[in-house]
Amino acid sequence: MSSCFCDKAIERTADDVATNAQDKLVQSSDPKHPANLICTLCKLFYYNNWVTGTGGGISIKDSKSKYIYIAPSGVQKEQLQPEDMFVMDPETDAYVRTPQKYKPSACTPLFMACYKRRAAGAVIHTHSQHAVMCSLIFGNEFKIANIEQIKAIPSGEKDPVTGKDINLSFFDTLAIPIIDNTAHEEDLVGGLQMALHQYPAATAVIVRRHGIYVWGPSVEKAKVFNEAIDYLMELAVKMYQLGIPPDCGIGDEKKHLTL
Ligand SMILES: CSC[C@@H](O)[C@@H](O)C(=O)COP(=O)(O)O
Ligand SMILES: [Zn+2]
Repeated sequence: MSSCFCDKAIERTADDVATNAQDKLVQSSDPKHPANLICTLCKLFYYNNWVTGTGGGISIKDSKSKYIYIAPSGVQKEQLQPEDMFVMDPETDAYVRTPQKYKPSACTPLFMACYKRRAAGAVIHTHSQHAVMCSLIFGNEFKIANIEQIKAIPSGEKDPVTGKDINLSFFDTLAIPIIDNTAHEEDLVGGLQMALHQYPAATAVIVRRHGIYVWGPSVEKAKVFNEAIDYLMELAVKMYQLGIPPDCGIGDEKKHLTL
């Protein structure tokens, strides 16, 4: 009898130790810790209409532990708390932290494809209406040229001396693949992987009638790319409404303007 009680106590202690270790992964006073930053960015994105009605989300790879932080599924993203986060070890694809009351985000396989195939440091998924509008207007590719804001987006080239990413120039064209939506988020993986293969320089993929996935080597860069691309998609829709193709040459806009 007493040994049974002891066994249970030992089991409980082991469980408590494991739970405490898991909880430590999401407890930090550092606002830049992935568990805190996901909450902060989701709030910010909510007020941009990018992650409303539980849609969209963010995942961040911790630069020290290399663990991947992912928000749970079907929750109001602007109300997330650090303790709501799933944590995955990308070496084993196993969760090292699983909050009891939630399921992992349906976007997880897409986030993982970006981490594995693009060495991403963070992946942002939004249900931006500008992305949806571009996917309705354009075919399998969104292109925009000669707009100052494209200079925030990497060209895919690296500086041979510093090894740093070279961004697009004002005179370049930004091209982002558009893939078709599927009934279930996880079924998007095939289309996403195809687009990653066909567009080695791309830092985003638009999903028709759904939204956009944007990634970068760090969360700071992914945030900048997402903001710049969203600005460009919004502008492209306005240009299109005026009859101006977003990828038209400098000076050619007057030929197209329908005002
Ligand atoms: C409004 S439901 C949207 C989901 O199906 C999906 O597209 C999405 O972006 C979020 O999935 P989630 O599993 O809540 O992280
Ligand atoms: Zn979505």
